[in-house]
Amino acid sequence: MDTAIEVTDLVVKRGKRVVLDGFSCVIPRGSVTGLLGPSGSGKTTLMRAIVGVQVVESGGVTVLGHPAGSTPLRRKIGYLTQAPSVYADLTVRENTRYFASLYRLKAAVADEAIAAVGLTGAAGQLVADLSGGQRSRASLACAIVGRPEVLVLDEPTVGQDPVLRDELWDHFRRLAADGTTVLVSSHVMDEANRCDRLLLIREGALIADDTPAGVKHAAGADDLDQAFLQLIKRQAVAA
Ligand SMILES: Nc1ncnc2c1ncn2[C@@H]1O[C@H](COP(=O)(O)OP(=O)(O)OP(=O)(O)O)[C@@H](O)[C@H]1O
Repeated sequence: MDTAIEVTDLVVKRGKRVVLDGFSCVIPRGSVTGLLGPSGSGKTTLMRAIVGVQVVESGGVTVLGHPAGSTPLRRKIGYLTQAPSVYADLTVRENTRYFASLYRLKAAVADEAIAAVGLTGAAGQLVADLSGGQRSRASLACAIVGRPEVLVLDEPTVGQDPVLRDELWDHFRRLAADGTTVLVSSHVMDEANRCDRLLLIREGALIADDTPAGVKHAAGADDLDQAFLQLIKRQAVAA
């Protein structure tokens, strides 16, 4: 397996709380990996550590063979945060073209990113005038426009309708087929089924790292909802 991201014995404290406690995982290149777990389990914190914006106590994260947050990775990672990070006083097109220009990419590349997130019809609208779901997609267009090798997406489909969610997942799958490593957090189990691998976190510990079929098999369950409940209960009893 060609590794894109390697997390080793990672310990992260936020405030006084240990959020990740000796967390390790390996994420293969050119795959879609789903990050799942209850609210507050540490998904965003792990993503922040991978992107290199999280202060860590100990342990290490390497991305494409470089330490997380190091200079060679700046142009190679795209990160979508839960809070949209676009300029409200610019249009969707202006925002996306601005991010494209940082990568010295042409306007046509920005237009492709806008189309990929289904916002062509709203490209001329100010971000301030968009719905919440549209704003989140505008942010996604800016995260993908630089064609990063690693794409870290924190709940990219929240607030989207089922048709758009399906189209966004088709796009993630196409990116992975072209070699992009995609790490996506989600609470939606039908989305988890579309991942190559799943990482299930509970209270900062990894309780499953497998394919969707492997997770179901390990839990003895037919669907992922049940499988996750089983695995979480098992881990709670063992803890
Ligand atoms: N800035 C902060 N200061 C202190 N504690 C924080 C901070 N941000 C998050 N935490 C705590 O860290 C823990 C993990 O938070 P994190 O955002 O990583 O969870 P999550 O799994 O992404 O949750 P969700 O699914 O709700 O987004 C939570 O207990 C949260 O309260």
